[in-house]
Amino acid sequence: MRMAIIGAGAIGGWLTALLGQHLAEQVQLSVLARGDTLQAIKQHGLQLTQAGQVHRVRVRASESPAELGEQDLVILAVKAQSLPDVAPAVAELIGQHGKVLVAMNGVPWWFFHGAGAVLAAPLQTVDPSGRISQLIPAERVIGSVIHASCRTTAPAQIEHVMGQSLILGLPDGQITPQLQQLAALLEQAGLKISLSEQIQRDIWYKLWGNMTMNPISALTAASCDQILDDVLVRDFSARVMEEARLIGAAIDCQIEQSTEDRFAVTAKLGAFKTSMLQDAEAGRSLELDALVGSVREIGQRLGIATPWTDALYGLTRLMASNRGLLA
Ligand SMILES: NC(=O)C1=CN([C@@H]2O[C@H](COP(=O)(O)OP(=O)(O)OC[C@H]3O[C@@H](n4cnc5c(N)ncnc54)[C@H](OP(=O)(O)O)[C@@H]3O)[C@@H](O)[C@H]2O)C=CC1
Ligand SMILES: CC(C)(CO)C(=O)C(=O)O
Repeated sequence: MRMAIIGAGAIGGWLTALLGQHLAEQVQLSVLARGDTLQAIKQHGLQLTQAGQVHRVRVRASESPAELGEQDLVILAVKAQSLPDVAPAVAELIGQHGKVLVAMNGVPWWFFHGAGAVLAAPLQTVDPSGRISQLIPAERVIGSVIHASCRTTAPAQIEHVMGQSLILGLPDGQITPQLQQLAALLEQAGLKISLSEQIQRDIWYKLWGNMTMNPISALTAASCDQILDDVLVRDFSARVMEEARLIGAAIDCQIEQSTEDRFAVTAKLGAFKTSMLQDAEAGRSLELDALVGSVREIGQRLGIATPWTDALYGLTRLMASNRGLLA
């Protein structure tokens, strides 16, 4: 099987290292990377530190999709704001038959595939020109939710922080034999895979947590425990989440949990720095539209007011604009 990973950052680098270590017999693995990361992979391979062990994996890498050739599966692990740039490369790599496993946070471009007229048009905050949907049709997508945390300590050097789980699901909810085979293959690489008949609901549930923690941490430089320990900030987060719960109920992504129970899940992360805070500290652009702007936009389409989410979005966007962190 031919597999290419696009984006050898925290999550893409982690997955590349796992697949390279465990599936060398079954998978012909490549990475589409650029700049310092590409040079580092070519010179030294990719380094993963996981559970106190350091693994170095050699993998074919290029910045040219043509050089890598058509793939059976592409794993897409870039930040959402990079998607307009990489979408043509995805299309080239999947050719006529390949699939794309989308290993990203936030509302994806294919989220409302098959939905009624109000929601079917591409979201401005996710796919402004509609080009991503054209280049990567929903029929070619395998959706996912990543329950893991990783970070890059230097180009092509990845540290696994916690979690090994991925939920996989097709946009139309079918559990096909191909999906089951992929799940079995990824389990051989040490991942814990579950399959979902409604991956959109799993995506919305994850978003329910990181649409507050990520921007609030980027605004305040606070870790998750500090956010939850501050009564006023915790209350603000809950109000944003209640708006997302109402929207979720309107799009068949119901959330049954209380905000307090969700906070208890996040509290287990302890003094955790979200990926958005890590990006803000490193001067990289923020994944704000896919995580927060998209929720507001869906609310607007449905006529659901989102004053608390608007405030969070406005404040974070202004901070990001002043610090040069907007894509
Ligand atoms: N980090 C985490 O723990 C978690 C992240 N996620 C989600 O996973 C997704 C990926 O996040 P993460 O791994 O943290 O992101 P990173 O920023 O660490 O990695 C993204 C990678 O994509 C590369 N990239 C961007 N554009 C291109 C391009 N045109 N060509 C080649 N490479 C490109 C970047 O390269 P360059 O450095 O050159 O820009 C970078 O190496 C996000 O949606 C995130 O929210 C989900 C769960 C946890
Ligand atoms: C760990 C978590 C859930 C924090 O919101 C996350 O997904 C991130 O850091 O992007």
